[in-house]
Amino acid sequence: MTKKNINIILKTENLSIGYKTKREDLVVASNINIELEKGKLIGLVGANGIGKSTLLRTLIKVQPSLSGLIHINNKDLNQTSVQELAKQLSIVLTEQMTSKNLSVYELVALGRHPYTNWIGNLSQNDIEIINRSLELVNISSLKDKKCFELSDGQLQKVMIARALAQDTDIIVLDEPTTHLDMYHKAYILKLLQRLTKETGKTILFSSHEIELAIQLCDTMIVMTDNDVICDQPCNLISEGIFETLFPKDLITFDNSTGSFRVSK
Ligand SMILES: Nc1ncnc2c1ncn2[C@@H]1O[C@H](COP(=O)(O)OP(=O)(O)OP(=O)(O)O)[C@@H](O)[C@H]1O
Repeated sequence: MTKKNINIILKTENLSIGYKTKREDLVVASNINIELEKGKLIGLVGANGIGKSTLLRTLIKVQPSLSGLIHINNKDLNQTSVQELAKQLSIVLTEQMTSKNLSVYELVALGRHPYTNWIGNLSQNDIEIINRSLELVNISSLKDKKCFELSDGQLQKVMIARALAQDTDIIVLDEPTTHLDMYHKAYILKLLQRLTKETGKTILFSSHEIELAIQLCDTMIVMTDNDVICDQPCNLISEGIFETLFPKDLITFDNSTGSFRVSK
């Protein structure tokens, strides 16, 4: 009998992801079996075009899987309504800014949408959650600014606060460090790490910042040409997984430092 881990919040079984065309299925990755634990920071990495966004979009039910199962909180995703899912999972996409004319407070308040009535009236409880979300991300002082007045780094924090206000067990972010400088990439990932610890939420993000993810994540999902592997960064290093990520003619992975080196 297999051991059942009650801390598993998201699990896939023989998941196959990709795109259906009229003629055939374009399979991006198959046989994906991952288990994500509650309260962990999980980084999804892999080369350009390997299928990170496709996997994230499938996990958040924005696109259908080709086959296999996804369970969130032990419930089949196919049996979960969009309204139900919005209370379990929030999403931060890179290019999702609809209206930069909103103030920071108004944008974060949109996170309460799954809980408010059809006019969007905020209760005292909603207001407290919004203020707490602003505080957690250290942007209370920005709350009256318009979003078009913000830098990319500030805007990313606002989007994270909006996801926190949605008050879900899981937050999924697609490339949250895009457009940020080295300092702010580290800042945002460190912020995500702190949030998992302070809120107990599970945070899953995709990124090209493999070295930062190795240092900060509890778990990593690595997509290679042949496999999708989910494990602790130290185990992935000792199994030599990062060496298989890119062609070796240009860059190699140094196990001792956990970093990539360019061949000279
Ligand atoms: N709408 C689509 N229809 C058909 N194929 C697609 C579609 N979107 C992406 N693909 C293909 O699926 C594969 C995986 O793409 P995906 O965007 O998931 O990769 P990625 O790892 O997120 O890439 P990157 O790191 O460059 O953002 C690629 O071969 C891509 O061409």
